[in-house]
Amino acid sequence: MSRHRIVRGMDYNDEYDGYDDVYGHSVDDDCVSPTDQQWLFDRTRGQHSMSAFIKKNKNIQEEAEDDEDYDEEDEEYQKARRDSENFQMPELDDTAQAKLSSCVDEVRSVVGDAVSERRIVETSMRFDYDIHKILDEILNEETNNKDKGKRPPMLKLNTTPAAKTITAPKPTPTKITLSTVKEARRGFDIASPKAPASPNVSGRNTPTEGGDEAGRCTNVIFKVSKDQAQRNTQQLYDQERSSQKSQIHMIVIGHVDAGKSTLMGHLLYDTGNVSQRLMHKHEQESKKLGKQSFMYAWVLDETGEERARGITMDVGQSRIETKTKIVTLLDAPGHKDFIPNMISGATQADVALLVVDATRGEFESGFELGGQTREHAILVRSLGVNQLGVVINKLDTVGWSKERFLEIVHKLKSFLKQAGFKESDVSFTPCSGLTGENLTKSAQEPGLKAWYDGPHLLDVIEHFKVPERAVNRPFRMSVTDIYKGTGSGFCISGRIETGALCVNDKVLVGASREQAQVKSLSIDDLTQTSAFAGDQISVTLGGVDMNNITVGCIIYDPQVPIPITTRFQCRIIVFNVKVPITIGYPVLLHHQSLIEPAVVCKLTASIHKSTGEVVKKKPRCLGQNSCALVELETSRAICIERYSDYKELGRVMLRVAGVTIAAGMVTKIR
Ligand SMILES: Nc1nc2c(ncn2[C@@H]2O[C@H](COP(=O)(O)OP(=O)(O)OP(=O)(O)O)[C@@H](O)[C@H]2O)c(=O)[nH]1
Repeated sequence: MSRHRIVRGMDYNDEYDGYDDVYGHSVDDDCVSPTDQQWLFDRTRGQHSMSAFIKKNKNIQEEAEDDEDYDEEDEEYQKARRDSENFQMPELDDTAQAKLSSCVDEVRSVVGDAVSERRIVETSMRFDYDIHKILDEILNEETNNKDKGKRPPMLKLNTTPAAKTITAPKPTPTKITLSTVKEARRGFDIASPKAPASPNVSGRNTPTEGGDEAGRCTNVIFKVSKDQAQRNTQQLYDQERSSQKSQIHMIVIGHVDAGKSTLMGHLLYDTGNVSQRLMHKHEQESKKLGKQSFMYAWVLDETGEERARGITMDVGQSRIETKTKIVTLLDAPGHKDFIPNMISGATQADVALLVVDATRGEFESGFELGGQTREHAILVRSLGVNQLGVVINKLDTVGWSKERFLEIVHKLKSFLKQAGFKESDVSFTPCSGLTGENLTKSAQEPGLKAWYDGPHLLDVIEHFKVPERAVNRPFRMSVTDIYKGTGSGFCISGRIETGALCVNDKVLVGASREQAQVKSLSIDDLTQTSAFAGDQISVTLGGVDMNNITVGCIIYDPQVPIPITTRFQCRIIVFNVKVPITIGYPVLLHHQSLIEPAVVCKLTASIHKSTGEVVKKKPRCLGQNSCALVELETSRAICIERYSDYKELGRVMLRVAGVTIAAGMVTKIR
């Protein structure tokens, strides 16, 4: 309740500092039953102060203070409390006594218990019971205290004994303790693998209890087969994959119309992955619609809407083989409306191709005028991609100009360095996706050949380093698609982030921790018996209701379940914010393929971008380009890992109104 508040000079940022555990709750409302008179503060019963009241009711349990942030405030509060307890009312005649009581009541109705009885009485007498002067004096003093950096004691209102009279011996059914509120708000502790109450949980396979300090299930019995429990995944991986080409996922990003789909379509055609017959069909059909220039883009833009609008809307997927690699191509949409799809694709990528349009004016609008070139590059870097091939495309439109190529390289080089890419991990390749110049063969065009003898695009892809796969870690996979398969069960698809999965394995599903069984699995439509970290797979699941799985849901190893929480701390870097981030700031949290509403519920500290040192504790707001530790709270429980434990599952993006405002790494799970 806000009844007892100093309204003048109140700073709402301070007001909510450290208030996060009960954020959004009125503790007064929740904690005391209005019928339970014994527990109500009543001055007519000689309880001069709330502390006096508390003293008389020793059996009231106070909640243990668990937030170190309160120490300083606690001391101030205790001082005020002692002041009230030790205070003896002065001897006054009846008229003065009546005036004084009236003043005390009046002041209390404004400032509540934040100011000691002694101060109110002394001020009342000093100003001859003039209520306006008394209030002026007390309120000004409060404001001055605050200005001097002292937190006014009233800010403790939410944790004063009044608010803590919450575990009274005669609880009414409606009574909720502060600690209960905290429990409810906190969701699931990392140490507790207990399943949250989800409306979707059928309960059939839901485990019940257990968990060690690291949030790992210890005493929960999830029955898995002996084969699954004792499997040596690294050995299995070496056996099955050592003779095969390594796999890599490459996302193609860039501003809308930079030529990404055309480039990939042409590359697929030139590498023999698209038949001449199919290409001829695309050519004829696109010609009929007057969109012949999109014929290569149609290889990946398969839907009618994408073709009619001439833009990519969802991530198109295909694959090519180089001498040493199998490369999964993820063609991302460039339009800003489809950035969520692009993020979902980028979470699956190992490396990226950034395509820019060399046409005069086009590069500038994609790069300098709020286009997606910058945003895409920052996003993929924030999502863990560190190798980048920059394709300077449509060079045919500028007569294969070396100067234009170098101008763009120069501009991008410094930006990409700032975005966190190492110079040695970035390459620049001149191309034309439409004419096919420098895609799979060295430069043929005289205008280009005259000054360029570097690698063609396929060479660049061939030389990407294959990231190490976390094969011998517990199994984790984020669901990117769900569909009804043939036969019993249903199918999910996604990329295995860590570990391995075999047919007949038991897995747990999302925050409900329901158990399911792998009926079959396939990679690129080929049935397999096992799959490993880095593989993009389709799985038929049995033993679980299809309605209990959603896109973004994590499927994981029952022996080492993933932490489930509604609240966690992140280290974020803020990009573009029109309104500074404050406590209560609503965001859309992107975690792998999951998009979930969340709220910034605590600004723990501003930190130095490169050293990570704390610059300011509890900042009031976060502006553009700042770096900070913040706490986020989601409305529903989600599966998440700390970045230090599983970097694949410890990254998040924050978006507001279609704009990416921050990227973060999970540092603590509450
Ligand atoms: N002149 C020229 N035009 C090109 C080249 N590459 C693509 N285009 C044209 O640019 C237009 C857009 O090409 P897309 O491949 O659809 O571009 P995109 O980047 O995939 O577009 P979104 O996915 O919607 O962002 C089409 O008209 C293409 O024909 C090129 O190298 N030279």
